[in-house]
Amino acid sequence: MTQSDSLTASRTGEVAAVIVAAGRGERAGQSVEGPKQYRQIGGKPVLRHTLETFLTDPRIGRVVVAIHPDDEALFAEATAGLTDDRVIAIHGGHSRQASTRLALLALYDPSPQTVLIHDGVRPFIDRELIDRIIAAVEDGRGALPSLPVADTIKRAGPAGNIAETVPRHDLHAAQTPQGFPFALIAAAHERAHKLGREDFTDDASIAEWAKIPVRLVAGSVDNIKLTWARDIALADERLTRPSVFPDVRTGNGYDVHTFADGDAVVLCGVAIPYHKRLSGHSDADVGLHALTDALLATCGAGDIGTHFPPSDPQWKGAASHIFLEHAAAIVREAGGRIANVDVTIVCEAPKIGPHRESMTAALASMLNIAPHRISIKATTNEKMGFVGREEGIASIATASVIYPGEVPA
Ligand SMILES: Nc1ccn([C@@H]2O[C@H](COP(=O)(O)OP(=O)(O)OP(=O)(O)O)[C@@H](O)[C@H]2O)c(=O)n1
Ligand SMILES: C[C@](O)(CO)[C@H](O)COP(=O)(O)O
Repeated sequence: MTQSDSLTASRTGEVAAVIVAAGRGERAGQSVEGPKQYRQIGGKPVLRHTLETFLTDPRIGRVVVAIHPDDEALFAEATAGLTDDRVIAIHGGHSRQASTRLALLALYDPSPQTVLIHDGVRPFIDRELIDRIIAAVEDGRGALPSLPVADTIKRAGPAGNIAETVPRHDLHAAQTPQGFPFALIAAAHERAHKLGREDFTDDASIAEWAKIPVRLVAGSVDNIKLTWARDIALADERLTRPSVFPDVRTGNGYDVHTFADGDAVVLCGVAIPYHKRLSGHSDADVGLHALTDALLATCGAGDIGTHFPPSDPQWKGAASHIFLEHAAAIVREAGGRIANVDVTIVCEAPKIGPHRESMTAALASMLNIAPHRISIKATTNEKMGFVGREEGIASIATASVIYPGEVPA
């Protein structure tokens, strides 16, 4: 199949993304961490931040990342643990334009309907901007995120003097992701390449040259391109300093297990002597199960069954601290710090009060947080319902987690 044939064989409706990350970052200068797209900001490589935001969008079917051939190890390290088969890495070229063209070629056969082309070094891209661009791309028209120029603009003249002041009322600073009907921008890139035009600094310029109309869409002030060393230092500071508006998220969880014959119930990691046990696939610790769900909910990471399916024999009889510690690791991986957790046990018996302290200590150790951030409460169900009839124990839990660097709009 030729390229032009394959352009017609499109995956209707599919949105794909190209992330260009094959540059050398000369202006930002050298670092032991590698070129700027691999520098750590907020504890993660710049490119990982960028990639993760695109991968949160389920409409995006493929993400082609153009990397430099020398950066394979850096890319593997930056994407370690990111098991998303939508990501395709290819080798970029000697310019941004060349890297973009090579990435577009990787999207042929079948080609997507829409493509978003983004700089790997714009890590503060957000889902709202991606939404605006996807919504603005039409059959025959591209979309460019931009901001009106705020400074007065001067053109430099001879001898270091100003030649003139440029009217700024219709000037806009271009950002990425720039969105296009795939077939149009891919063909324009190919034509520019064949004609030896390698001087375009963004894809909207190629579109203009190819007479593809491009609509201006509101960009985002946060969506800066990390160009200079100072930009990287500021980006890191922005992600690591405590936010004036912390992104505090709350999750809740609920669980219930029935009684069976036994000699102890395990609640919040503590075995409480009793003439029954709780029955379940694992050790049936309702307190830890509810809290696991609450923590996972703070970062949209599914629920306990997503990570530990009851159908999986390896979790039979498992100690539930494994589940809670796994959820806490997911929260930490997402940059979260647990502010507090609150677990309520609903049962007629056994008495929880005498064990509250050891339960608190157990949770503090599993979550690696101070005991004063943990609350464990108990209530009866006033003899009503299944709990009142002493058929089992229920638990509800709430968790609050502070995530950095993201303030809800
Ligand atoms: N041959 C190139 C050059 C640039 N880019 C990418 O294009 C984006 C924007 O380019 P820029 O900020 O200019 O990056 P660099 O070219 O790396 O920077 P410099 O010009 O300072 O060397 C970056 O994500 C960069 O990795 C690319 O994929 N391939
Ligand atoms: C594409 C771009 O980010 C739009 O602002 C920009 O042109 C790329 O930066 P470069 O330094 O010109 O490569």
